Amino acid sequence: MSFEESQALRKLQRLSSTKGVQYCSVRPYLLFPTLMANLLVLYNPVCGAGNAKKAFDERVIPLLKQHGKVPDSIVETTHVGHAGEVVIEYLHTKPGPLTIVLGSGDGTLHEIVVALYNATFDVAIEISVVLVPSGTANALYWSLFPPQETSQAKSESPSRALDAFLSQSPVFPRPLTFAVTTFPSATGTVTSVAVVVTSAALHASILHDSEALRSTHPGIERFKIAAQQNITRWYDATVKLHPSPGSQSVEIYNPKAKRFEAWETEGEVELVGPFAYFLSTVNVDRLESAFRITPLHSPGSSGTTLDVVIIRPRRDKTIVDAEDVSRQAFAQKTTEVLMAAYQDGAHVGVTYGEEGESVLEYFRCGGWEWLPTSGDAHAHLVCVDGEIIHVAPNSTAECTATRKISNVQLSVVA
Ligand SMILES: Nc1ncnc2c1ncn2[C@@H]1O[C@H](COP(=O)(O)OP(=O)(O)OP(=O)(O)O)[C@@H](O)[C@H]1O
Repeated sequence: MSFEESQALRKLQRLSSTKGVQYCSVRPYLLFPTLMANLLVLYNPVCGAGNAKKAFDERVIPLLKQHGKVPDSIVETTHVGHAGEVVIEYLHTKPGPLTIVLGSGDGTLHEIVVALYNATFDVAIEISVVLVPSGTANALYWSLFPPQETSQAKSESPSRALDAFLSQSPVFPRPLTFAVTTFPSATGTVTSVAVVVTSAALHASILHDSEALRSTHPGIERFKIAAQQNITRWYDATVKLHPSPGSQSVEIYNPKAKRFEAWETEGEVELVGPFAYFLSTVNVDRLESAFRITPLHSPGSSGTTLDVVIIRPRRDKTIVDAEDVSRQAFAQKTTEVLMAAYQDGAHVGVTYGEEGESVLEYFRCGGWEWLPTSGDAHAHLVCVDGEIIHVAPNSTAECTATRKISNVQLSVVA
């Protein structure tokens, strides 16, 4: 154990005697995985506005060195999928706890997660990620470190996760929940894994269309342009929600009582379409720094649950048919709800009329199935952390929350 590690261990022992903090002296790497682990620095030079290389060369790597953290390896990704390849190769060459200082957006982390899912490890793997937000949306980073109110509070540092990692205090990485989605088809089953968002309907269409706008609109405005292109669309599908493990019922949020309540019947809940919006998250309450789409998620929660938000136009009593005029009219409602998500998650309280029902249906569950109606091509798009996957004809997408994949526990420094 290095001097720095033994100092930190002594500090925790002092804490445990004065404040009742639990610690275990047998496997100190569980307490200090980020101190004692191998260190890999990995960044994507093309994500976001393309600034990661400069930030890493000029700030992140010098800061690590100043704090005595010498990376075993520094890798700049050179192609799609490279980040996952690097991490798997690294783990096979150097088994043991690993800390990754990752300069990217959510998409590069997603590639690492999918690579871990597809890998085989004989021993348990523990990985801690120090996020340096460099992408367009950085949903996971902003959920862990919400924007600070005052300009004084804003740090000069490239990452508050990096600050925590470099500080002298013990670091307690937060384990991530995985949303594993399977796509069965006649030719085999495709599986993908999210640590942020899995969606269909409007959000999947936005992600699908916004990719074509990346070169002309590198910032988040490309999502708004793609939203305008799809806002009047309805998606024909049926959804089944499943309770989380150990729970009898799916839960739905009651905005008047301000609490989640058990659905009226136990077991599976079936919801008929059409849908304007269908989106589920794990680990996050927002998809951009200010877009708090699942604001009831609490970052420290330890359950294996998904927060699912849904908008169904036919719940609006003023919508009597599916004609263009009705779709245009309902698009205003969808826009109102989504814009309210930028007001600190105020969309949860938007109702049909003053005393009407909530426009948003906000569920908490262990998993869901999305069954698109054949003939509706757009309803067959599913987004898994930005990756777009097509549901096969007459098939489904089935998503389940879980804490472990392939013998891997993945945590983020927060
Ligand atoms: N050298 C490279 N050249 C081209 N593409 C790359 C390279 N390295 C990584 N990529 C790809 O860049 C894509 C975008 O990265 P990422 O999703 O992390 O950033 P983003 O889309 O800007 O941010 P966010 O996901 O937070 O919106 C990834 O899907 C990854 O496959």
